[in-house]
Amino acid sequence: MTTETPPLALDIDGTLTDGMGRLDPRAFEYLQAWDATVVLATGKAFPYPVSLSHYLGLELTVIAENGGVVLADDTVSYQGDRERAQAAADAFVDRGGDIGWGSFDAINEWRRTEIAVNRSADEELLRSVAAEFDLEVFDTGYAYHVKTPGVEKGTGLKAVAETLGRDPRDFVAIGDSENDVSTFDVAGRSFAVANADAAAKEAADVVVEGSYFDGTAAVLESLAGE
Ligand SMILES: O=C(O)COP(=O)(O)O
Ligand SMILES: [Mg+2]
Repeated sequence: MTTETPPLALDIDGTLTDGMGRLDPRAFEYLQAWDATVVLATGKAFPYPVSLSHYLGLELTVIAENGGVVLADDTVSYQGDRERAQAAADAFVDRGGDIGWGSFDAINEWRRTEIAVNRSADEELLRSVAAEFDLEVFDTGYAYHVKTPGVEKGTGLKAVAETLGRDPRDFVAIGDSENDVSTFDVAGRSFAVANADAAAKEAADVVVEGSYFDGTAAVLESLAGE
């Protein structure tokens, strides 16, 4: 039986990349050929998934900043309190913490709804300062994200699905870390790659054997063959 190709909600870091954090070039082949919506759902600031979608030749359907920014059908929305996250980051620095991205901070330069901190930072101090500001910290394996509770990739996926007139359960989600748990909860089917953290593995319907894009490619092949 041939079923309709499902729409995808794909994490970027750890899922479309290799173990060195580089985009796996096979992502171009697989995603350019995908015959349904591809949503890039990432913790990265908005310009990263927008430019990746652009160069993949995809419609711009993007969830950035862990759900803080959602773009679908030419409509963009923002949720999350960047000013509060900035105040927490400033307090963290005042108490001796280091954001850790160097003098030009490309990670936060275009970030509108949260702040990301290098994982070399003092995690305990960061978590305690964030809690004082009623913010939470996500550890994606690539950065600590100081963010507004309740703003998540999963809420972003619900918003995207609504804009596109689809059921969020139509989507297949693939990811690797705690910031993908909410996507896994909202999507109809969810896959964690083998390099995923414990939270993502626990939340996923299936943990695949392959790591990084090897795992993602195996899922995409199995979906295409349904
Ligand atoms: O920006 C990060 O920390 C991780 O990004 P990701 O959600 O695409 O894995
Ligand atoms: Mg990831």
